[in-house]
Amino acid sequence: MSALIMDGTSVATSALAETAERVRDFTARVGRPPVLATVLVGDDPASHTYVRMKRSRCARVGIGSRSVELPATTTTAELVGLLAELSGDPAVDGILLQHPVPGHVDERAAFEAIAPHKDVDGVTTRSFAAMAFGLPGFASCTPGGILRLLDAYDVPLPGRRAVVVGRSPILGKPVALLLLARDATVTCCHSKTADLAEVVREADVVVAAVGRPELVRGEWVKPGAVVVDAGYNPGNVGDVEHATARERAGLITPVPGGVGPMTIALLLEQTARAAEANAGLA
Ligand SMILES: Nc1nc(=O)c2c([nH]1)NC[C@@H]1CN(c3ccc(C(=O)N[C@@H](CCC(=O)O)C(=O)O)cc3)C=[N+]21
Repeated sequence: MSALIMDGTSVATSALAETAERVRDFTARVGRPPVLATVLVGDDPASHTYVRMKRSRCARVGIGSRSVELPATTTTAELVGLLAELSGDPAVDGILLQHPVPGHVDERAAFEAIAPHKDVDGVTTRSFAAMAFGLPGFASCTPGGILRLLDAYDVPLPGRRAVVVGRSPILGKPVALLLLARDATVTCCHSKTADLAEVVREADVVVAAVGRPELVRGEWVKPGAVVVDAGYNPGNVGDVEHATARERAGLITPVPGGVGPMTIALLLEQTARAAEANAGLA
């Protein structure tokens, strides 16, 4: 058997078309497009590439973007100051602080400086809490994008065993909570998990979100399981070993062309929603 591929590029393209329409309406009514501010600290080449992709996708749907690039020597106080300024700037609707920031910067403090109504990337404690309680708010983009993709392929979740590998605050932990909210029976694994292979073998749905190339081996995949590879590692290598996983899974996301495009689609949709709310339209 060979898995059906979950085509994130194609699902994201439809989502972007809907966002483009929203953006056209917004621009006609408000007289300016929604604006996303992207903030990048340091000179990690992969982060530059991701931010460039996000900005070019903004341009494609008619969202304006403002790019702020800060040196690797930026202090926590400087970054917090900048984010507070963007939070108070009426010309900015959404703010994305690209993760990771240099090690000496307190990333949590920086995320918390983003005003909740502009947190289109869903990284603040307020957004996390809203997501965890099932209240309206902005989802963390990769987890939200993963759920959209599962829905686009009608993956049943109630009562199914979901195993999330990874527990980061903007990926593993929120995706585990979203799956729980959809009535999956969720196990969240991490570096201290004993017998990871045995846990993954139980999964009807596996979400790999650790950032370790090919950590999840294809032979761990239960035949017919749904495999979501949310890993982003250098060279477009995911967290799943795909050659074998593809032979065993029922559905699998490719890398590239799976979760990545969905992440960006959600970011832009949430930017359009933020702009509508900030302009009093929603
Ligand atoms: N605050 C924050 N929010 C994020 O959402 C965030 C972040 N920080 N830091 C880095 C990761 C990474 N990330 C990706 C988004 C899209 C692709 C994507 O679209 N990739 C293409 C491939 C691109 C290529 O060809 O290189 C694909 O998968 O098809 C990848 C990675 C968002 N991230």
